[in-house]
Amino acid sequence: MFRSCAAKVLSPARGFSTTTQQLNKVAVLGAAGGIGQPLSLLLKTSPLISRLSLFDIVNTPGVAADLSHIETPAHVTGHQGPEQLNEALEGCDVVLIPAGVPRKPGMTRDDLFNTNAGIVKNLCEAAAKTCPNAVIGIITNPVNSTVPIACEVYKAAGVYDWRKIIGVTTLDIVRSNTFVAEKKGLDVTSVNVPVIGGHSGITIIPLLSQATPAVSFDDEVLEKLTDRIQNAGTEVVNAKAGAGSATLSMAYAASRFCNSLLEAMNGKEGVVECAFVQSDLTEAAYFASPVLLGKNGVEKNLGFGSLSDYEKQLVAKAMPELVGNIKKGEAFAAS
Ligand SMILES: NC(=O)C1=CN([C@@H]2O[C@H](COP(=O)(O)OP(=O)(O)OC[C@H]3O[C@@H](n4cnc5c(N)ncnc54)[C@H](O)[C@@H]3O)[C@@H](O)[C@H]2O)C=CC1
Ligand SMILES: O=C([O-])CC(=O)C(=O)O
Repeated sequence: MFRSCAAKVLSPARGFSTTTQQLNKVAVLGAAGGIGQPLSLLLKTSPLISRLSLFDIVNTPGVAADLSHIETPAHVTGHQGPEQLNEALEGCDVVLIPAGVPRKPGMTRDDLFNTNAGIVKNLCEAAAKTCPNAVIGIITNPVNSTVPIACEVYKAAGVYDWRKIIGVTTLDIVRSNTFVAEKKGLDVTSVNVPVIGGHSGITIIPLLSQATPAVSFDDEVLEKLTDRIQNAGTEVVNAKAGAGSATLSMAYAASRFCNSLLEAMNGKEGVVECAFVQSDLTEAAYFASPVLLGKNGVEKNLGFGSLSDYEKQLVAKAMPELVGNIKKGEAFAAS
């Protein structure tokens, strides 16, 4: 049928409200990469972002030009090379960092440490100087070590606020929700599985006993499902066969995290995500758990409630690796 009123047709099709007035500036550092590009695309469609600043050591002019043609309000700028890093960061409310190398088959996330630790350190030094009040979302692996590195950099710069340095573990929740919904034939949009611990192998601890809606599995299925969630990153690395690790699902997850954060920073109450933050819940100085988000990043650590015996065992098993990863990050930052 012919539609005579273009405005009525176009507005809902774009999927955002043109009357929303938000003044948030978000930067993506590593914006030309496998995660950076689709993440920047998703953020360009967010009504919560008015300025989107794209930084990388290569290719950002092209990515920024491309995204800037999309008919959404966020104003996109591209910044390339270390000399343009500070201008990318000026006035930022949120900085997302997916800069660094991804895994290839046979590698652990810790194998990325030697390359990625220095990248995260340099980028955080610049952010601590140029936008010390921004909330930083660290995606770069190994997250169990890169988040402690970022925190040490902020401490050294005298601007550390634990609420503002957040390791993005949202993909672990996204995967758990998907796998549980598939197994139980549930509507995936109604499933929520908290995931605690860290972001690598056995340090990823899905709390299937706390899933909503409540689900139960026999022991063998529970162990297999837990193992699949813990090794889901490796499943993608192997399927990509040398062409990198999860990028599209990670972009989705980081965009979900960023939108939740911006909603909370703009005053929405009751916004909860699981995230890897400085923590006193366990002997590990950093630990992922559900956190209440607010104006300053993390408003409150909500803890992880009561665990099943199986989940208690998973936490105990994870602890040496997690504590070791954290110490390695702290030692690097101090050196
Ligand atoms: N937290 C999580 O759940 C996940 C984390 N990751 C991690 O994200 C990181 C990025 O992965 P991909 O995007 O697939 O890698 P990629 O290699 O496709 O992209 C990385 C980008 O970082 C850029 N880069 C390198 N050094 C930089 C610097 N000093 N400043 C700014 N940009 C720099 C590169 O030019 C490249 O464009 C990896 O460390 C990967 O392990 C990946 C998936 C999930
Ligand atoms: O597995 C990797 O190397 C990337 C990652 O962190 C994930 O997909 O969870």
